[in-house]
Formats: sequence, C-alpha cells, structure tokens
Amino acid sequence: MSAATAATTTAAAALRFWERGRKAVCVGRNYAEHARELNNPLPQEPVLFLKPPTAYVREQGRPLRAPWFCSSLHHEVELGVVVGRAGSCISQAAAMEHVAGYALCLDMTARDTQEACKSKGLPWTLAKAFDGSCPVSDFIPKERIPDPHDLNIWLEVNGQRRQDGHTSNMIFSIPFLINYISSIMTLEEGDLILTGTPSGVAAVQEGDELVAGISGVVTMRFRVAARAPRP
Ligand SMILES: CC(=O)CC(=O)C(=O)O
Ligand SMILES: [Mg+2]
Repeated sequence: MSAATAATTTAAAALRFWERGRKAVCVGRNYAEHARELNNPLPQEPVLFLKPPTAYVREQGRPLRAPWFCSSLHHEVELGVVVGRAGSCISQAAAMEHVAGYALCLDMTARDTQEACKSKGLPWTLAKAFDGSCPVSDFIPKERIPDPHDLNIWLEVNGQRRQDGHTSNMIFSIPFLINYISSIMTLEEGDLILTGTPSGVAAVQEGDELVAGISGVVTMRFRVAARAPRP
C-alpha cells in the first residue's frame, strides 16, 4: 500500500469509530491466566463473539450499568484494534496494513448470565452484547503504538489495581486474529476487534469508579450506576 493510501486510511478511521455503526468482534480466552481463573480450557482456535454498535459508551457519556437480568457485572480490560481498511481473507503478512489504530476497551460481562448460558450450551449474546457493554477510549492512531504486543494494560476499581496484563501474553497475535476473523466475516472500516482480557476480572458495584489505561498511552474513567430496571 502506498504512503498516501495509508494516510487516508488512518485519517478516515480516526473519525469517531464508535459512531460509525460498526461491529465489535471480540476474542475470548486469549490470555492463558484468564482462561485458568475461570476454569476454562485453553483454546485451540480463537473464541469469537460480537457486540453491536449500541454497546459503545464514551468516557463523558452515560455511566456503566448492569442490565436488568444481571446481578454480577464483571470488568474485562482489553486492547481494541480499530480496522482502517476493509477486507476479507486478509493474510497475516498484510494484516497490519488494515489497522488504523487502537482503543482501550472494557468488555463488560454479565457473568452470572454467561455462566447460565454456558451451562445450557447457549450463545453468550445476553451476557456480552447488552447496551453499554463496551466502554471505549478515544481513538489512538497506529503511529502512537509501534508494537501492540508490547503494552501494559491495567484496570483499577476505587483506586485498587484489579487487572495488570501485558499484551505479549496473548495466545493469538493481532495478525493471526485479523487473518482468522476475516476468513469468517468481512472486516469493515471502523470495526473494532477486542483482543481478550488478562486475569483479574471481578464484579463491580453501584458507585464504583473504574480507571483503566494503557501505560504511557491513554487512561479512561467510568462510574458504575444502579442496575437498569426491569422493563
Ligand atoms: C470468559 C470470557 O468472558 C471470555 C472473554 O471475553 C475474554 O476476554 O477472555
Ligand atoms: Mg473479553
């Protein structure tokens, strides 16, 4: 790809990716220590699920809250990869050319609902895809992160560090994930790939303050509100 095309790609995706109505493709169990803490087997292939665009929440927007059916809302801090150029069946060699940048993300999870779904062999949609289930940071242009596999990602609840991971510990690398995902569904400009959470996931309560960061790059802050009322 020419330098001019690359610049155009990055500029286009730097427009508010969370407002573009694109999907979030999420990877589960991509850190061994997290798979172990939930007694899950290590994956042989990436575990994928989706969040709709209505999952996105911005830092200055509404607070986080559990959906009405959930009594155990968990935080999962994750590195997000913002797609800058559409493609399907993207090779690993070309994968990074399709990346416009990054975002810090929280894969908020209705853990009790997820456990119930797992035990019944049902998909995780209720547990993962509810409104507001994906708080995101500002867009981080690709140039600010020379190596996305060399980042410390962390999360604190009320000033106490709960998650402290390093992206070098991902089981499946970003090029592998882009190749794998795009062999199943077309990746479009503005899509977000959540690359999985390190260990330390736990429940949040009403009134908690969550602060998360990529060391040296970005921090973001969210407040937890009361659970949504049953409609
Ligand atoms: C067990 C999970 O919720 C998987 C997941 O989302 C992850 O990040 O790992
Ligand atoms: Mg996750």
